[in-house]
Order: sequence, then structure tokens, then C-alpha cells
Amino acid sequence: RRYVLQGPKWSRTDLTWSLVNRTMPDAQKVRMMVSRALSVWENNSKLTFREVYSDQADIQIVFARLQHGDGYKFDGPGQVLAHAFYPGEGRGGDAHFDADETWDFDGGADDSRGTNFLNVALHELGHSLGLGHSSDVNAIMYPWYQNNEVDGKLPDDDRHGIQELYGSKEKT
Ligand SMILES: CC(C)C[C@H](CC(=O)NO)C(=O)N[C@H]1Cc2cn(c3ccccc23)CCCCCCNC1=O
Ligand SMILES: [Ca+2]
Ligand SMILES: [Zn+2]
Ligand SMILES: [Zn+2]
Repeated sequence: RRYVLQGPKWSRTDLTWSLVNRTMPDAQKVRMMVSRALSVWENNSKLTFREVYSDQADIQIVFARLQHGDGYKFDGPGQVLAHAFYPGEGRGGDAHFDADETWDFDGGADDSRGTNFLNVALHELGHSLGLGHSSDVNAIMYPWYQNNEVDGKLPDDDRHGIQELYGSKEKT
């Protein structure tokens, strides 16, 4: 067990999410990738996710740059790529992505077209669900970005972490 369970967890398993920057370029690709990242967590737990178009969503997805109102300012291109808040009311669960990064929303296997948004979204949404960082270098929750192909399969350490929080899917 290398992952860290970070305190609070959601008291519900049916959660909602919403993309705040609805008119940003590539908004459709962003929504698709967020949905793919959430289904990876959904497939390995009892959690279910539903997209809503409201700022009342449990998990708000935000693209912002530098100072953006939460005291954790971003730093321009590179360095910190994103951050997220652990489960809770208000900004709890929200995931913020640095708008100054060159994001690749098409799931490129190398970083030739930019930083793989799907990988970063998987990591941030892990925090949104209550997972801290892992010392397992192969884990999604490892604190350093790596463009590792996850197509659907969650590394063991991350799966153990999410199942400790929210159980595993009923064996059908
Ligand atoms: C895991 C990731 C999706 C989210 C994490 C932040 C995080 O944990 N959010 O929940 C992140 O951005 N980590 C930095 C950590 C980091 C690496 N370096 C840095 C140089 C300066 C500042 C930070 C870093 C060395 C240079 C590479 C910089 C580009 C990649 N950046 C990182 O890997
Ligand atoms: Ca940055
Ligand atoms: Zn923020
Ligand atoms: Zn992190």
C-alpha cells in the first residue's frame, strides 16, 4: 500500500461534475476526456458520475492561470500543471488546470503535442475523490507527471486506494 488516503471522502457515491469554462476552445474534447477519466474511477469502485450544467456540481472542472482566487496560484507554462481539492462542500472536489500549459486533449502517447490532459485529469480527479499522493512511481497518484498510457486500466496502487474508500463494483 503506497497510496495515501487523504481524510475526507464523499458520503454519496452518485456524484455530479461540470466544466466551468464551457466556451473554451476544445471544450468538447475536454468534456470527453474528463468523462473518460471519471469512467476509469467509476469502473474500479461503486462511484457513479453524471455531467450537469450547473455551478452546484460536486466536481467543478476549471481552467485558470496564475492568481485565480483560491490562494494556490498557478505558475505559467511547466512546473505545476494542476491542483484539486479533497471531497467537501463548495470548492471541495473541484479540479483546477493551469491554462498556461500546452494541453494535448487527444491522448497523445508522447508529449509531442503537449501535456497529456487525460493523465493529469485522472490524477486530479483522484484527489477530488479523496486520494492523496502515492510513492509508487507507476501510480496515477504519483506526484510527478508521466505520460503513461492508462487506456481504461487503473494501476493496482490506485485501484486499491479507491476501493478502500468506496468499495469495488458489485460482482455481477
Ligand atoms: C502529477 C501532476 C499531473 C500534477 C502535479 C501537481 C499535483 O500534485 N496536483 O495534484 C504536478 O504538476 N507535478 C509537477 C512536479 C514538478 C516537476 N518538476 C517541477 C518543477 C517545478 C515545480 C514543480 C515540478 C520538474 C520539471 C517538470 C515540470 C512539468 C511537470 N510537472 C510536474 O510533474
Ligand atoms: Ca504551470
Ligand atoms: Zn486553483
Ligand atoms: Zn497531486
